[in-house]
Amino acid sequence: MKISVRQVSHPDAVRTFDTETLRGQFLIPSLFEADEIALTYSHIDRLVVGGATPVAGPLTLESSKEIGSDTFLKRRELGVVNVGGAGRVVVDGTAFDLAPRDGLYVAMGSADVRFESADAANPAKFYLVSAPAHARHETMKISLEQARKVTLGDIAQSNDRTIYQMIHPEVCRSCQLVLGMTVLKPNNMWNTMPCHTHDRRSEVYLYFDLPQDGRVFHFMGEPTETRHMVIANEQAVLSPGWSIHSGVGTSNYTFIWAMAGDNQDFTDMDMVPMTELR
Ligand SMILES: O=C(O)C(=O)C[C@H](O)C(=O)CO
Ligand SMILES: [Zn+2]
Repeated sequence: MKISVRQVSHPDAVRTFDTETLRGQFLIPSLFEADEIALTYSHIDRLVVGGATPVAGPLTLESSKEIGSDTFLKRRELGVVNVGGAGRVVVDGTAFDLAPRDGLYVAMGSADVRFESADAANPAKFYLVSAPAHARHETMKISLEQARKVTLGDIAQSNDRTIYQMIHPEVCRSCQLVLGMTVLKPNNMWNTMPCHTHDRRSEVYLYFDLPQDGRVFHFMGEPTETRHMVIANEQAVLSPGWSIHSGVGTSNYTFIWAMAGDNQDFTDMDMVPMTELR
């Protein structure tokens, strides 16, 4: 297991960042490395973001100095979504089979978490997001059928999409984590425009289902100081509470959004009028 740390950036500093600095602070370029659990510990709401990609054998979630507890989930909760081939997550001896796109909420206090692939030729890719927790809510598998569905947008604005709310108070109880998947329909390229901020919560996006040479132009920054990053398939981007988070692809795509912070109210957004954007 490997873990790297990202400190927070003040919005005044971000105004001065060049492309490389911006990417170094906010882009997570590589999450799914064969036989590795690759994690990024971000100080925005202490979100830990990464991937587990078991190929030759199972992988075990270990703790580290950054986590500061003898087990990773002693004081944390974990969201998992499988964006690869079929796989299995074993939590304290209980097996959860995760088909592609299935999710799992893993309870605080779970001591032994293992990741396995059903077929090494088409390995599972477990996307992981963890936040600090203060209480135990039960481990639960969440399929897209069980998720709360919200349809938004229309083709005239190239943003016809379905939001699947998976770790959400109406679906699966958690302390801080709110997580789901947004699927854009073919010929629709825009997500989250009109855009918003929510200083009460930080967010992270994982973009996937893009062709190898497809890209998402992801917009971030204060509404009057927007910047963009060009993002490839299976890359993630951190979004502090003060930043917009929106993107347009060279084709349609899917993304997983996850949030933690002061509330779990998905609708608590400060919408940015289009006239304010710069
Ligand atoms: O398609 C969208 O719009 C989203 O998925 C928005 C994110 O879920 C979000 O930003 C929630 O705060
Ligand atoms: Zn948001």
